Amino acid sequence: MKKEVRVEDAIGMRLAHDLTRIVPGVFKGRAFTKGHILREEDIPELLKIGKEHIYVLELGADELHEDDAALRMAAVLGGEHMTFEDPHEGKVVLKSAIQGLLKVDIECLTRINSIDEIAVVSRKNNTVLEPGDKICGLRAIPLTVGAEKVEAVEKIAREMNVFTVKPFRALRVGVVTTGSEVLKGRIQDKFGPVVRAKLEKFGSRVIEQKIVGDAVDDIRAAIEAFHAEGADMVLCTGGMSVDPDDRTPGAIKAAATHVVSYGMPVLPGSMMMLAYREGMPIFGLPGCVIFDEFTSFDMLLPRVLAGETVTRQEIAELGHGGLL
Ligand SMILES: Nc1nc2c(c(=O)[nH]1)N[C@H]1C(S)=C(S)[C@@H](COP(=O)(O)OP(=O)(O)OC[C@H]3O[C@@H](n4cnc5c(N)ncnc54)[C@H](O)[C@@H]3O)O[C@H]1N2
Ligand code: MOO
Repeated sequence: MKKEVRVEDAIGMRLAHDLTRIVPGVFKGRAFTKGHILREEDIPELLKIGKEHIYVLELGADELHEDDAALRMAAVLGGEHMTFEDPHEGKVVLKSAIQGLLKVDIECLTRINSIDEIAVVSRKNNTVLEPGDKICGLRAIPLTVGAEKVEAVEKIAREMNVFTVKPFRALRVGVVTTGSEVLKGRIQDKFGPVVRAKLEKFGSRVIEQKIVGDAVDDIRAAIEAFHAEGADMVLCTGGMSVDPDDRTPGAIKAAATHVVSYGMPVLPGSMMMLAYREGMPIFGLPGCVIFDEFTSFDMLLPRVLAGETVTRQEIAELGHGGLL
């Protein structure tokens, strides 16, 4: 039960919830903390943030305070590699404790958010998280919420992990660089440094870069040699489009046991290829990877490093939002 009391009459009473001050461009946060015992000198401050009344709460047996609702939801939605702190203004934020890939069970999340007065607000599925990055903010909408709503959240979250943070594996990666202009020394290779930096960011490394020409057999042999040497992944660079010298897709196909896709609905990076040779991922990286900061490669690399096998269906789904 909630009862309104004029602030002038509330001296000595405990605040039932955090009170927020917002000064546009300057501050948004907690001005008074739940549990604070109001003093005479608080009254002008309360009036300044627009509070002429405060609530005095008497919770029924089937009611939860917003802070307790948020904490209970965080306890079930949080999991391995995640942290959360005390509620602020009724909200709890789940954070990642590690660098990893965020997986969101979107269907479960939508089921939770279909429960009236509950809001669980997350980053997108497949987001790369650094330690301390937010996963979601969650809260009950009103100051008090029926316990059965939080129980419904708990039931869903116990059945299925709504959020998972997958750590990245440290892979040993072979690079096959194609193109007569690089082999013959007409230009300096730019792919090596770019892919090295992208891999090192996730804790993986290039074991060797083989520079081959445009001949299918040479590209194929280089991929197969890396596989035989026990590389965890091979990246082929250049020669992915439509010129007569662009032979990389054919060579990858010849070396692969399974081609997921040549071409994907992402720009830039539409000419990218993903295939597997007995479980070892092989990427064909188009020229844009050395030019654009973020391409289809940056969408798929974290997933492969997190140990996921990417399907043709998932690649087709990249078209929505794939214009980067
Ligand atoms: N008519 C069409 N043109 C293009 C298409 C297409 O479908 N039809 N696709 C475009 C897209 S999308 C991209 S991306 C590029 C893909 O290019 P490639 O992967 O085939 O790259 P190359 O032709 O081998 O080289 C392009 C460019 O990049 C330089 N390069 C290549 N490798 C290296 C390296 N290791 N270091 C430095 N520079 C490198 C190369 O010399 C060329 O200048 O094609 C579009 N065009
Ligand atoms: O493979 Mo291209 O990348 O779409 O710019």
